[in-house]
Amino acid sequence: MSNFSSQLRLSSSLLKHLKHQINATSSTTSASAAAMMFERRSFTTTEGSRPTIVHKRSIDILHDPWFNKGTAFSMTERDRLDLRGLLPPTVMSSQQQIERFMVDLKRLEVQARDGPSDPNALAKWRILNRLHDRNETMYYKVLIENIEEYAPIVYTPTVGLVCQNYSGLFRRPRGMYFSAEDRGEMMSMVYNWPADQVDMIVVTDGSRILGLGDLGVQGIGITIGKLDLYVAAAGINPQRVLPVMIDVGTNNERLLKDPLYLGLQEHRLDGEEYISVVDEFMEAVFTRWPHVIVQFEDFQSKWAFNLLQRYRNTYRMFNDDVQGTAGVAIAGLLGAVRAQGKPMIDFPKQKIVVAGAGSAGIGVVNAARKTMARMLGNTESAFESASSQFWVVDANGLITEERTNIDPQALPFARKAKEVGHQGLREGASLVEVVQQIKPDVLLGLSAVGGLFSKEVLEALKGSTSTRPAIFAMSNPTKNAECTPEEAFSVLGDQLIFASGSPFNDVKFGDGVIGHCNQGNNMYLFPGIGLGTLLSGSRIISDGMLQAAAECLAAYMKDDEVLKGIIYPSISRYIRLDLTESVATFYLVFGLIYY
Ligand SMILES: NC(=O)c1ccc[n+]([C@@H]2O[C@H](COP(=O)([O-])OP(=O)(O)OC[C@H]3O[C@@H](n4cnc5c(N)ncnc54)[C@H](O)[C@@H]3O)[C@@H](O)[C@H]2O)c1
Ligand SMILES: O=C(O)C[C@H](O)C(=O)O
Ligand SMILES: [Mg+2]
Repeated sequence: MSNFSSQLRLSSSLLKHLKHQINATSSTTSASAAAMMFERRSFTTTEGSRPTIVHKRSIDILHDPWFNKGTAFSMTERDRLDLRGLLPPTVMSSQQQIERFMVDLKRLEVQARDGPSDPNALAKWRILNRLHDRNETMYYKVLIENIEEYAPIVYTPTVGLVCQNYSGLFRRPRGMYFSAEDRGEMMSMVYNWPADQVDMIVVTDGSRILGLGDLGVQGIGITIGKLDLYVAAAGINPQRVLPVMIDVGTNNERLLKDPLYLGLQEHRLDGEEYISVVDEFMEAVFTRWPHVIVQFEDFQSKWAFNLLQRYRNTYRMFNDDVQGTAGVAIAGLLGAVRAQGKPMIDFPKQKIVVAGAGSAGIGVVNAARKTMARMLGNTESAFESASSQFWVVDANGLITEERTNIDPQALPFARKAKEVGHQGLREGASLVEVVQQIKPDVLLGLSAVGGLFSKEVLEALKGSTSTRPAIFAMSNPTKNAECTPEEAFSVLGDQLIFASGSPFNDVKFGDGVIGHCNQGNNMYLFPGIGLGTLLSGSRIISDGMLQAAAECLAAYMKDDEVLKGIIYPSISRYIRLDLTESVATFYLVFGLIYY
């Protein structure tokens, strides 16, 4: 009977079938309970309703152009055909699908102009994506062999543009979607994924994609891009990775009104309701794959910290924006100390101004303070003294204890009012004022505000007491960088140490002198953290392990490179696996000791 139930009987010739597919007003009629997978589609009224019996299940249907209806599968069809969770939650009519396709087709040129400096970036992404759909082995070979050219396409910055346009670009689904509508169903839905083993999940709720804000369900693009790097850099089996989108709505007013949007068109769930959805997702995936590692990606700050605290001692999980970014920043900060010709142990003397007090900024300050305190002996006074090396500036200026309604995450870094008074500063002082008064060694941006390090700020940094001041303009994608390397080097000269979150070209000064633009991106750590966790079998991911990974990345750079201002490896070294392997090994050996 079950064989019978999964048989496909074409209603008429293939030609007719395709013709009807186009005109179809799809309706579903449930068949008998025994033949529960029996699917009926009514075609034209003249032909009446004819049954279509599907041989296939689940993802195989979506990959079969004869039967795939994509987002037009109704909820009952999704349930009967094991498709639930394999498509974005909104059910579209075939007419809406065509409209979506046509809008996308017509706006290709406009979209490409919106984005990064490469006008063909989006077209390249489409070609690579089609290859990914057709032949995964070939896709990863092409990516690995040309990583320098295509990492910026499948990952930052182009992936940001892809997410912004995802509803139009959507062709074949990739990964799983769990929505607020799926409450109570996730434990069974998770079995719709075809792989029996999953090693790595990257999950987002789309609430803060790069520096582009709330992109709702379209944020799935970033999880796919991160997992591409897991495969390329850490050699994770592509059949064992799973990108996931948790769709709890969006607060993006444009998407709420966009008829082509693929996600839930309602405001985001909040509070306990939100947490219960994420709890259910975690329980479901860890029930089916108890050894999976879950990387949380691009959750807005309040949930990034909250969920990390909630799950970190129970599940194998980490937050890339909070913890991965912190590790990469620490490695870069230690590199900047060495570039001054000083030993790393001098790090606790660095004065660091951080613009941005979100998940990334606070993650960095937290970890950098711990690193300094450890270098100073890990006592309470070491911790106190480390705290005094940071000045944190957010959208409302310098954060001091006088701030009303201070974010609890930022509270430990609020400066004492009296102390900043002595430094010529006050609550809410502007970034320029802070840089002028403090004369920092390092100016680090995780604000998502493009151009924040204006000419005035850069001029102020000329007063730095360091022989080689450092700028980390870490916000993504390209247009959100706090400044470009050209802007920075033209004001501060060739002794500046510079890193940006998205890739930029080096700056040439003439006479062979180069201002190096390092890419300070968490991509240098997350694949190693995932691989190290997988190989070690560690039950959780501890601070000590992450610290070990950061130290490994810092030590990876040789003295002669660092003195030239090269503080991170090039992307081509990244892919040769030696970096990720050493991060993973170091993490494994020393991480377990710290742990
Ligand atoms: N390079 C990397 O590896 C990396 C990693 C993680 C995040 N990021 C980038 O960091 C940025 C921030 O991410 P997040 O999760 O912390 O975001 P977030 O929205 O949680 O935080 C942004 C912070 O910037 C502050 N801010 C806004 N305007 C400001 C201004 N004019 N001056 C100073 N501060 C200002 C906000 O008050 C907030 O504290 C994003 O662009 C993201 O792409 C980069
Ligand atoms: O995705 C990136 O390029 C880095 C980081 O995770 C970010 O959110 O910007
Ligand atoms: Mg991120």
